[in-house]
Amino acid sequence: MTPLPPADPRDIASLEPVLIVGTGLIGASIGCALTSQGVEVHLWDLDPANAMVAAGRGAGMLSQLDPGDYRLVVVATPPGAVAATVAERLRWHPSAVVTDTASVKSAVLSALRETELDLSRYVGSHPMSGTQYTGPLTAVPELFVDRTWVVTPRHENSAESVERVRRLARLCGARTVSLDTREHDTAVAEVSHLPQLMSILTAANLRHAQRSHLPLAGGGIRDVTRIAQSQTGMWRQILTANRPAVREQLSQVREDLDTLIGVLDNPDELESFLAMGRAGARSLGGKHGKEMSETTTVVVEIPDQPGALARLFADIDRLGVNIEDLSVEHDQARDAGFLSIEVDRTRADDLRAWMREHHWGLRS
Ligand SMILES: NC(=O)C1=CN([C@@H]2O[C@H](COP(=O)(O)OP(=O)(O)OC[C@H]3O[C@@H](n4cnc5c(N)ncnc54)[C@H](O)[C@@H]3O)[C@@H](O)[C@H]2O)C=CC1
Ligand SMILES: O=C(O)C(=O)Cc1ccc(O)cc1
Repeated sequence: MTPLPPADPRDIASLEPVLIVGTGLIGASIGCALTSQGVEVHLWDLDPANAMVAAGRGAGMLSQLDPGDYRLVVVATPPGAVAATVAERLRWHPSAVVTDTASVKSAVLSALRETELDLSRYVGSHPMSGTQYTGPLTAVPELFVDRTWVVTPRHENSAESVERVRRLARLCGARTVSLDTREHDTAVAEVSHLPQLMSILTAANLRHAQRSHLPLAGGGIRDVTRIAQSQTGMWRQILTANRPAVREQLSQVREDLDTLIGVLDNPDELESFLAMGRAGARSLGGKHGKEMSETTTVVVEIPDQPGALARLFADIDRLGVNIEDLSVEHDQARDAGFLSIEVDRTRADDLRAWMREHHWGLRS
């Protein structure tokens, strides 16, 4: 993972001490990122064992300050508990800006509006990074580096409150994007909730497969089904909170599925459909926000021999080409693997020539 970038001392001074409420994967990862930047962090969790594990992983201290001392409270509880926890913390910590990390923002805001609390110190946010795991043992300080962190400011927030949350994201290495609450929920239905369900659909469909067919599974299905392993309880809450937007996405996919089934007998139309998939994947861009069109993939065959990968990396290193991303795929039938290396488009031909010169087999 990319290391955390150096912190701006002004960012630290303006938001500490920080209190993190809910020290699971996200809360503890934020805590670890902040403490590694030198920020004073305190931790609280409904389950004291989780707070203890998070503290043990370096996410912050278990001791609690006077409630009025905190300048930033980060609520990272499961989505269903977020609104009540934010409300409670707004009441308890009069000097703090309170933010949350919930994956759906409108439901939290509607519930908070029902409390009739002054919400000027509440600024919603959502780090667009996670894993299929849960709990503080799986926390990673670099989880948010180079990822997008959405902030959902409202007109009643002061510029300083919003900036405090942006500084939090920056200290965790993320880049911030400001979105209206409703637009955020539509966006995450498109880029997070539907993909989660497509992963689950693919994985669930394996129940129809014969057990003896499963060992044929290669890198593709493993990539597609990784997030299907996520906690069902958390996703039940996320999808329920965002059901109008998710329903719309699913209906669109239902139409596409019907079209796809219909064009299977027409190779030209089928290819046009497949091209929409390529275009969609490319529209996401590459690592560090680099447009994918700026990079290209070189696929190198790696013999299944000890040290082959190390030799390959050493050869690439000698050429001085930066690896933007990579993935390995195994060819079960041939005791070989394929390393897909994403490199700057302008260096791809040099790399291909260099690889051939050093007797590596290329697939593309
Ligand atoms: N898991 C992911 O990939 C991502 C999750 N999120 C959001 O971040 C939040 C946290 O998610 P995770 O860290 O994955 O969950 P998690 O299950 O790993 O951690 C949640 C923690 O909150 C604690 N908790 C539960 N109720 C509480 C309460 N009332 N008060 C204080 N602590 C309480 C639990 O004991 C647990 O330690 C969720 O709202 C989720 O929507 C955001 C981005 C990514
Ligand atoms: O594991 C991944 O790749 C994810 O993208 C996880 C994720 C889950 C929920 C969110 O609200 C945001 C990100």
